[in-house]
Amino acid sequence: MSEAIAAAFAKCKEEGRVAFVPFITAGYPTLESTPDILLAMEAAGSDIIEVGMPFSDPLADGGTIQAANTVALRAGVTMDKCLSFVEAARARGLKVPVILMTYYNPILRFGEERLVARCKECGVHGFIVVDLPPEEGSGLLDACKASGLALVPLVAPTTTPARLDAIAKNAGGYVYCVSVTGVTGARAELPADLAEFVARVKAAIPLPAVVGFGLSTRAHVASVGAVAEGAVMGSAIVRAAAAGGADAVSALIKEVTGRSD
Ligand SMILES: O=P(O)(O)OC[C@@H](O)[C@@H](O)c1c[nH]c2ccccc12
Repeated sequence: MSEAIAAAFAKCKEEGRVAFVPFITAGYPTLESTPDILLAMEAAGSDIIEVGMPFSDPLADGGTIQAANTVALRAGVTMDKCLSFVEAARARGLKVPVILMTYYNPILRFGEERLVARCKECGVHGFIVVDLPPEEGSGLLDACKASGLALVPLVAPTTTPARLDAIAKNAGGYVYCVSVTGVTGARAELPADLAEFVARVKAAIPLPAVVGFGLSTRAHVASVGAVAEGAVMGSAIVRAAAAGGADAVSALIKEVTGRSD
């Protein structure tokens, strides 16, 4: 299934554009809204979608996504429900690869093997596990490898060359370059040394590089497109979803990708 991720990047390359990768917290702004939002994301021109399974202690998240986690958990999102939202969107025709983004605790509780099996049924192509360092991740990695799912690593500007090399050995799908040493959340400017950071990552890890943290505008997406294969947008999408549901998410994606019909 990680071939679907490679195919998504190949298509973008052919079309000469950066892959657009939106993020939404499952069950936000309402429990029923996620399948509609996923389908709206695809229709508006997204290439890969990150679905966040909310967690009570989201240590890498800023205020916007923290608040979305709280609302979604209060509404009753569970891992089962999160996966069933993706399954429902697939049944309604969703084609683009989906990555499940979460912290390790919900995975541990659900069970690694069981999660991987269920992800295959629901059409989830891989994972980003924010607080699972590679040293601790062999169980999930083995389960992913056996099923063809990708374990997408996160790297930051502070990641050392030795660590980049170690991460390269088991990385799958793409490498998520965290643009800042901070938490998620829309920011006015991208860091000045982004190009240098991404070049260093690409030299060490032979996968498409995707940049996230802080992007909220068309100019941000275009600047990332000059140095990397993909651009993630999370907090700005979550805010749009809160303000106007799937329609507002669709309008924002059309605006920032310049892919309006
Ligand atoms: O919200 P931002 O600044 O646009 O960043 C993307 C981000 O939301 C998404 O990829 C994400 C949500 N939660 C995370 C936790 C860690 C790393 C990444 C994430």
